[in-house]
Amino acid sequence: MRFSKMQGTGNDYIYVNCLEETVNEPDILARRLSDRHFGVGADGLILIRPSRRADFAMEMYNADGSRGEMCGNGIRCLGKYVYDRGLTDKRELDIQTGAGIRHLRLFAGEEVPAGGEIRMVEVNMGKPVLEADQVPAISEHTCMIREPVRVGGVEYPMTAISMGNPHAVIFTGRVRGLDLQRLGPPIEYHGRFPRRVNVEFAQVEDRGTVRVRVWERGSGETLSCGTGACAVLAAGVLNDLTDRQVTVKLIGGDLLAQWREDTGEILLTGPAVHVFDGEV
Ligand SMILES: N[C@@H](CCC[C@H](N)C(=O)O)C(=O)O
Repeated sequence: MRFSKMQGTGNDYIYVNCLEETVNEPDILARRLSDRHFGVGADGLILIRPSRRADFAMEMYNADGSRGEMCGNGIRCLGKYVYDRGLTDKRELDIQTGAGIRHLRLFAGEEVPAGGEIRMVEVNMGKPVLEADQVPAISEHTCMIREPVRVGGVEYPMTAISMGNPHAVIFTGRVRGLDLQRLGPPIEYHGRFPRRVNVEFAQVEDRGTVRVRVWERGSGETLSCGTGACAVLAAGVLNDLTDRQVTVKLIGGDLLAQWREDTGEILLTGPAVHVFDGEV
């Protein structure tokens, strides 16, 4: 089976073109191939499938084999994959995901010459969902905004947001030095989040810049998370800590997130990089 490894700000996935390849047990394959010691090594597996409703469909699996409804970095790299390999000549694409159809715009920094390679991709991530029962998160209020949640004897103020997948954003003084291996699992599996949760620790540098570390549901600490960057922006605005456009500084690089006032949708822009191709 042929595969490609791609990354967006260090959030790396193994891509299989299911227009040509057949994958029967994607959850088992995701676990095997994502393993950084015994496999290829990645944050998860992304299958590119045909779609009747959009240009292509994205099916994404975390490193533990669980399904992610949406993946902001993964979908941006998928856009680069299908364009660079000539599966489409469109620079604006609709992609079907577990969270609905998402629209991509592909750039090369400057105009893409014929045969040129895509370097940056913008994705319209849709509207953030704030209602706690839809995240889902268990709260006495309609929305969970800066609500204290007790984890291991400590109360963390959490803002719960869905970007198609669930996120808990925690604003904190400093993200450097946080022990995510210890802090991440009990929040991911906390009873207040019935479908588990992705966790973002966010340090506001100014109203347009936030430094973030991410513990991803099903993959552990990752160098970046696109849906997480959007959840941080929405939480920053709701808590009046940021403006509606922020540079999200992650370990693996910077993402630009903008929350449009007119449509209520969030646009996410960042690099998309091909790492290597392989056969397994
Ligand atoms: N890294 C992704 C999110 C991947 C899915 C997530 N771990 C989940 O289970 O919801 C991104 O860039 O958004």
